[in-house]
Amino acid sequence: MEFSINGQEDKGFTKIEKYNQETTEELMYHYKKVLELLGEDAEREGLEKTPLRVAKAMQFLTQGYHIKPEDILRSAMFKEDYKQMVIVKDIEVYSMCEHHMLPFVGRAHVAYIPNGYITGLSKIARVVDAFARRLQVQERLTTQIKDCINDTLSPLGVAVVIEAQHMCMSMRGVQKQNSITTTSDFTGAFENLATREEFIRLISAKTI
Ligand SMILES: Nc1nc2c(ncn2[C@@H]2O[C@H](COP(=O)(O)OP(=O)(O)OP(=O)(O)O)[C@@H](O)[C@H]2O)c(=O)[nH]1
Ligand SMILES: [Zn+2]
Repeated sequence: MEFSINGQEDKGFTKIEKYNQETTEELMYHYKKVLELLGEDAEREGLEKTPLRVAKAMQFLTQGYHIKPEDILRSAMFKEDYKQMVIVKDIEVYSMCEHHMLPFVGRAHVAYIPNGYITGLSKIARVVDAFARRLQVQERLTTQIKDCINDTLSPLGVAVVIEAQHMCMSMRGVQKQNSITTTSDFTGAFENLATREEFIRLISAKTI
């Protein structure tokens, strides 16, 4: 049996729509143990529902495993002759580092040059989410987004830049509060320096 989040539809969760009850119950069992191991009274009022909340939150944050990002792009592919750069910049990224299961948060900038087909702009952001909502490293996230767009749309080129702050580097460990990690991956026409520079200039420019 499955149940929905507080009986509400959550748009970001449409691909699996409901939490799996068996998984949720198992996660709850383990998170209750985690609370106890951390020295907490898992029965006290404030924590009583915490295992359930965390079980749902973790399934939400890893829902990307149940989504096929290629299908997102294919669901809105339109024949179009436009052969210039399309850039969707400043896409919020909320992901979790696979080493510490702590968040890394930042922005993705994605560009492609169509070759017969364009895709819905929102689908680019959805692809970013589908890969971000997994346990990740920033480098793999960057490359997966690029590969997905490249393999699905067969464009003339794809470029992805991600800038992010890793909580595992600020809240703990080396405790650097202001360091930003930038990763990038390019293919096709973006291997040309002038094209790549145009992309970098456009994502750096203040717009609107
Ligand atoms: N390359 C890469 N490293 C990451 C990412 N997220 C976290 N890390 C790093 O993963 C590394 C794991 O290193 P370990 O030495 O095994 O773990 P640790 O002892 O917790 O390391 P510290 O964070 O230095 O305390 C750390 O250097 C993290 O900064 C990421 O997206 N990409
Ligand atoms: Zn980490």
